[in-house]
Amino acid sequence: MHSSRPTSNPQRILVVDDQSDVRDALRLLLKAAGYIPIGAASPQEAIARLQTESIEAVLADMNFSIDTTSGSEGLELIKQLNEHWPGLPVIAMTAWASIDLAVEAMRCGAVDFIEKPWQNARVLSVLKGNLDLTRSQREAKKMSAANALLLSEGEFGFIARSSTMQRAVDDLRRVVDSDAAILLLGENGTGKSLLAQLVHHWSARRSQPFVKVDIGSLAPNLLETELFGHSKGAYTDARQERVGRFELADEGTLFLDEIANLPFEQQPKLLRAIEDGEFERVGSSKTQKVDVRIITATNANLDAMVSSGRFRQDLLYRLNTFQITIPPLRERRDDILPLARHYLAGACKRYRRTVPELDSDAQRVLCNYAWPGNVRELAHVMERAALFASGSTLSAFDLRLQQAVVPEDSDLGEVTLEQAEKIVMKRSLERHRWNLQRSADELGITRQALYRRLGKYSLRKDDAED
Ligand SMILES: Nc1ncnc2c1ncn2[C@@H]1O[C@H](COP(=O)(O)OP(=O)(O)OP(=O)(O)O)[C@@H](O)[C@H]1O
Repeated sequence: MHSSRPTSNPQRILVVDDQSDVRDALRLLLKAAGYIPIGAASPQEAIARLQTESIEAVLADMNFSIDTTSGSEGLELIKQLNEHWPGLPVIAMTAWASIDLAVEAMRCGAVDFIEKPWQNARVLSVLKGNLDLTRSQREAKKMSAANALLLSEGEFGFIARSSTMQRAVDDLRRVVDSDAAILLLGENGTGKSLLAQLVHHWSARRSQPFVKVDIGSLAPNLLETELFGHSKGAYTDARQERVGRFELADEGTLFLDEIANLPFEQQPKLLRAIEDGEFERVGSSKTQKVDVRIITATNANLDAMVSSGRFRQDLLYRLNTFQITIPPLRERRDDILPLARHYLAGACKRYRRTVPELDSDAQRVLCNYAWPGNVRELAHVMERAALFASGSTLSAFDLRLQQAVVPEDSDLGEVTLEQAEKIVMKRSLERHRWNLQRSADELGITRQALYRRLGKYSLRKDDAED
């Protein structure tokens, strides 16, 4: 049927709407963005299409008869799609101001909603975000089937080989079903957000929404609206009601990242929302009630912030019912190579390259590096290395790691000046493939001075090819 599909496999998107002008407009938009749009004028036609064709996502209107506005036909369609095609992302299209319907659509299993008239950029970003998520979930599932080594490994591409990380995961698994608030501490890039997602996925709330708010990236004046929503007319430019993240997360999990950035004045409102599940939208006196599980994360020292009066103690007590520190990568070196191979394989797949083996030098460099940016940095390094690598092995040089290697069993803080000099020299020599002149130039010393230090530190090139 689809014999001449291009190799890049454009994704097929079903647009379900009874209005042909809506279908046409979305068809043009999707086509221009590289998708294959497929139209269906009714829920029945949508189902018939799904039974005979492979479809990657659905954009579904909520009303199909001219005289109805309840959205019940759309909700019924979403339920059916969820039941018969689980994992297929369905995005609901609702009229402006029908917030309740949007929330209801998400409860019935829609992954997101788009308000009509829509903004093209939003349609495309919601669609892409959900297609990416579905793909990574599908891949994670495949991986976990292939890798029955560890219970948690593979879900969302999550890797935990080290005993430290295994313990952290075991502890988290023990509290997932308690609904207790969880505070994830740890340096940037250690995997706090990924773990928050996993906790939700492991919990009984998994079929309900997982909603993330990055407190650190929001301007303080937008934060309240983002969390709690606003009523129509709350601000001069608030022409429509807006549902907040708390409401969207109802019955699911709300993940508040970078919680230490929550301004002090806004902390009481969050405290009440967490304690009683109650709040008001900005500009409204009507109290909303929700049931959400709260997970928060930060790399800051909240205890110190409480002591210095920047974070409320009562709020901290509400957030840290269960508190866990995710160790930095340099303290769980057994995770480094499995993670490196995982990210290398992923990048090679994307760039359509065969996955190279890490040679022994590359493995040593990876294991000894301090990883200040943790897993995020490792993922970037492997992505870049996938581009530089040629052939069936990946060398230390291909990694292009700029920072000094930390000697084994040594913290950066314990490195002496002499050790540091040796490390910097070694890195420079590796970077320049033992071209002494280039290294000397980079280090700002003469070639003779470099020679002298090679002797002093017993540095030599393992495999001669000068
Ligand atoms: N154990 C792991 N297995 C696989 N991938 C991981 C693991 N931990 C982290 N990652 C990946 O590393 C990147 C950074 O992780 P994440 O965003 O969860 O860190 P974070 O601690 O929330 O960072 P930040 O504090 O900067 O928000 C993500 O792409 C995530 O998928």
